[in-house]
Amino acid sequence: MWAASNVKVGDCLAAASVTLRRYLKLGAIMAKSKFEYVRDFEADDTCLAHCWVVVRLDGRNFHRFAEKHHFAKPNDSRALHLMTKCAQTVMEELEDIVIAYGQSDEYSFVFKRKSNWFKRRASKFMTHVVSQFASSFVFYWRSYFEDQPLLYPPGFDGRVVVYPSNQTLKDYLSWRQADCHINNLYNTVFWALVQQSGLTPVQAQARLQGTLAADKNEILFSEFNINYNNEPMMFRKGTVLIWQKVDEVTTKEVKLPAEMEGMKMVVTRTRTKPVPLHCDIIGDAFWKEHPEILDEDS
Ligand SMILES: Nc1nc2c(ncn2[C@@H]2O[C@H](COP(=O)(O)OP(=O)(O)OP(=O)(O)O)[C@@H](O)[C@H]2O)c(=O)[nH]1
Ligand SMILES: [Mg+2]
Ligand SMILES: [Mg+2]
Repeated sequence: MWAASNVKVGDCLAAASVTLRRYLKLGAIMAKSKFEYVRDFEADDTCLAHCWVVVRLDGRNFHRFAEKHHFAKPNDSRALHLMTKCAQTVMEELEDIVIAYGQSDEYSFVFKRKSNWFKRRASKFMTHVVSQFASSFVFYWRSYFEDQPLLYPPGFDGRVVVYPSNQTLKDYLSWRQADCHINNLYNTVFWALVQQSGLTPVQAQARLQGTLAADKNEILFSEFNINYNNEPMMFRKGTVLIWQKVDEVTTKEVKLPAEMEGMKMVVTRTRTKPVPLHCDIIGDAFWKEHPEILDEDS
């Protein structure tokens, strides 16, 4: 009697263990198919630890895009404000961006040194920034170009560069702002010569060949009565976006005692938002005024 029931228990245990093994094997197959090895072909694009990660995007063939959409020359405020709106959206939607800088058809976004967003994968940083920016450009187009329909879908390229120190990051941003200054000074004189003096683009180009910054300033001043230093800061310096506390004032209907029913109250909320500045970032003053940007723990 005892022997018989022992056999039965033993049989049951053996059967259960076979079933369990079968399930485990099936689970393993489901989790790891024979095709799984193709993952090994994916390149590791982790950005080096503790470095600043910069994503720069740039409009594709915007020379043509600006012509087709009748951008003002040399600077179109609508286009520059739209670019900044898109960059603010990128900063608000994505994580860990501490500062952004934009000019012309480009914007650079700097991720925190210690960001671990998507395990620091360069492709994730770049594709999220560029796709969010491009969809925002189309989404907000009409708010900035009321009378100018968007004629075709614009595109943007992107690249990722890592900078190992605060100095190299500051030099990177200085390089982009110096580029803004050089191009804007050239374009301001070039278009004054074409639009106001009636030179052809080829003649204007020949006139400016070999001129230094001082010569260009002199042409602007003596021939067009333009003091370059009085040109709008947004054109000369580009746009810096940093996080700042902003008071948002809204009127709200709030629940009040019966005798005050229906009254509205002004509510002030403090929010941290990406705020545009048009200032020099090459000198030390900006960095001394905003030490939190380069803060080790940022
Ligand atoms: N009129 C006008 N044109 C602008 C403005 N901002 C950008 N652009 C145009 O956009 C161009 C941007 O230069 P690039 O990015 O070097 O050149 P691109 O034509 O976009 O070509 P790729 O970037 O190489 O695809 C400028 O050369 C201008 O032709 C603007 O405010 N007004
Ligand atoms: Mg471009
Ligand atoms: Mg460009």
